[in-house]
Amino acid sequence: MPDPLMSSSPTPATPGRIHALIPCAGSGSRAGTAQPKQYQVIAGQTLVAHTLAAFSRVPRVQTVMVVVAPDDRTLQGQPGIVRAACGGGTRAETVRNGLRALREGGAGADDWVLVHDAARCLVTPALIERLIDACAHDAVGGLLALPLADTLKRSHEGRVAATVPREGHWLAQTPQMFRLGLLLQALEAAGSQVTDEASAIEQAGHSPLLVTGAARNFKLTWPEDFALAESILAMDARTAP
Ligand SMILES: Nc1ccn([C@@H]2O[C@H](COP(=O)(O)OP(=O)(O)OP(=O)(O)O)[C@@H](O)[C@H]2O)c(=O)n1
Ligand SMILES: C[C@](O)(CO)[C@H](O)COP(=O)(O)O
Repeated sequence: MPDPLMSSSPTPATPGRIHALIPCAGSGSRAGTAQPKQYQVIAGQTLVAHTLAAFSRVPRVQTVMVVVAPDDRTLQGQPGIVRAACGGGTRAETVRNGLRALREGGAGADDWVLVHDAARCLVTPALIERLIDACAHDAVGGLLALPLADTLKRSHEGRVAATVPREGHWLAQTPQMFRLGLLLQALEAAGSQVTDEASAIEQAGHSPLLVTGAARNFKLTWPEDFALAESILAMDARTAP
């Protein structure tokens, strides 16, 4: 009987394989778009299509799984993409359900998983490779992140309460790369409110590796982000070999 969570199975797993898991079940409320933001079209393709294309261009990634909401009818029959319609009410739930689907599809507890927001559609194969190269021999795994470039303020009721030393502060990006078994266990223990995979791994007592990401790998969140992303993609197209 086919697995109801999945439209097709990922490649059979051997220890150390690498899978990508793309949470794509959010509503994009801050973006103010008529449909969930991951389905907005920029530079001729939806955000999620740009994201999936980047992962599909990394040969070391064996499985690319996209996790959509249960009532979502999109992204069916995409060559090379495993679709799981088991998105949850929070990003953490979506990722947890997707990890379970990967496991049920044959991925091993020791396999690596790269979790990446569908909405970070400017990720590049080179950035994905950078994270894999840094983490593949690490005991814990890690994430792309950016050291703060600006002065950091803490606020109280709309006014500055303090200037916080920025040294040692990073902005978490995705992908975030951990062993499937460890990550699933950590997310199950952490509950549905953690905002990234690294937080769950930290709560489990580990210290993820910080790997320098890139400004272009921002998460499209606000209405003005779409035009910025589109202009970066247009520049890519002009400078492509
Ligand atoms: N229940 C959820 C919530 C978020 N996501 C995904 O997680 C990524 C990052 O989340 P975010 O940018 O916060 O997206 P939304 O939750 O959709 O946006 P908002 O908070 O503005 O509603 C997105 O690719 C989004 O589709 C998900 O798969 N399932
Ligand atoms: C995972 C994440 O992209 C790391 O910066 C981010 O936390 C997801 O966004 P959300 O607004 O917290 O869902």
